[in-house]
Amino acid sequence: MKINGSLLLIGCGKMGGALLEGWLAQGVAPEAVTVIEPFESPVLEGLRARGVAVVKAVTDLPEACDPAVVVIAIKPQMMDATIGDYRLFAKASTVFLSIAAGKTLAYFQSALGEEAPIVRAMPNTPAAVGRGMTVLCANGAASAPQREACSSLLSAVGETAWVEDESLLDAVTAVSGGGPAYVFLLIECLAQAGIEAGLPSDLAERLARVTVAGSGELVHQASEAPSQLRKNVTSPAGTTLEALNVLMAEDGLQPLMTRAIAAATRRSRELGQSEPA
Ligand SMILES: NC(=O)C1=CN([C@@H]2O[C@H](COP(=O)(O)OP(=O)(O)OC[C@H]3O[C@@H](n4cnc5c(N)ncnc54)[C@H](O)[C@@H]3O)[C@@H](O)[C@H]2O)C=CC1
Ligand SMILES: O=C(O)[C@@H]1CCC=N1
Repeated sequence: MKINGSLLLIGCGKMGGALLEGWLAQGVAPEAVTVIEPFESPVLEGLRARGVAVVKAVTDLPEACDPAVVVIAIKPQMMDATIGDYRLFAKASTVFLSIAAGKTLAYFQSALGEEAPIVRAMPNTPAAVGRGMTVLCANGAASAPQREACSSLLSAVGETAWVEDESLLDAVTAVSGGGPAYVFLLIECLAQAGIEAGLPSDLAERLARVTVAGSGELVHQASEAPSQLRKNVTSPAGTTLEALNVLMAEDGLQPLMTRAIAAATRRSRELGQSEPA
């Protein structure tokens, strides 16, 4: 993919790095990307070797730096102290694309100015392999081409959806933003349960990993609903039914997941509460 103009990525950690990997894999020119990341790492070395410009701080940027898209990928807890540094890019021709949990469009407008074009997005780490899910919403200052530019960036690394109602992003953050972590925990729990059922640990871990990856691919490719795919595994009076009777009991997985998602949604709202310095 091509981007019109250049891209500045602020924060090249797990999520910013995953997006950048995805973009480079999709053909974004490394020369079009500048990264601000204070902490040195082999990942940054690799990026430099591929032609990406990497600096430690906003003050190290060349004066000519005039990005079309500024991707904000630092922790929400760092935002208050840092976001004001980027006011220098606030103008109609530059869109800010924030992936920070909880931080609202109004928050960025108060830090960057009412006229700053801002898109708030919630991606997830499978973007690194082109299988992400991102939900986006924009403020009124973001032009149609700027929304389209943000859409293209995130569509290049997975599926996208837009919402008008920004408040939905807290639940989105809980479900798809953090979702990969719950799936990885499922792998860990399945493997541990296998070990407790007598399997050698390396075999149990492989079974759990391949089973979840295969099931993910199946649900991705199949036209049936997940509930039908589940039924396809569940033979009458068979073994799976015994496990599902436990997992689908009144105190089974659903109430647990509902509580987990409610807790994450609440935390996303809390993270939105602070104000820029
Ligand atoms: N990790 C995930 O799965 C997801 C994370 N997010 C959001 O992405 C953002 C980043 O999260 P992670 O990548 O997980 O955190 P991280 O801690 O891995 O990455 C943040 C990066 O920002 C760098 N940084 C700190 N201060 C900086 C500054 N002043 N200027 C530039 N860079 C600075 C840190 O060195 C670090 O590499 C957060 O706002 C989070 O809510 C959103 C969706 C999913
Ligand atoms: O845990 C977090 O706060 C971030 C947002 C979604 C995934 N990781």
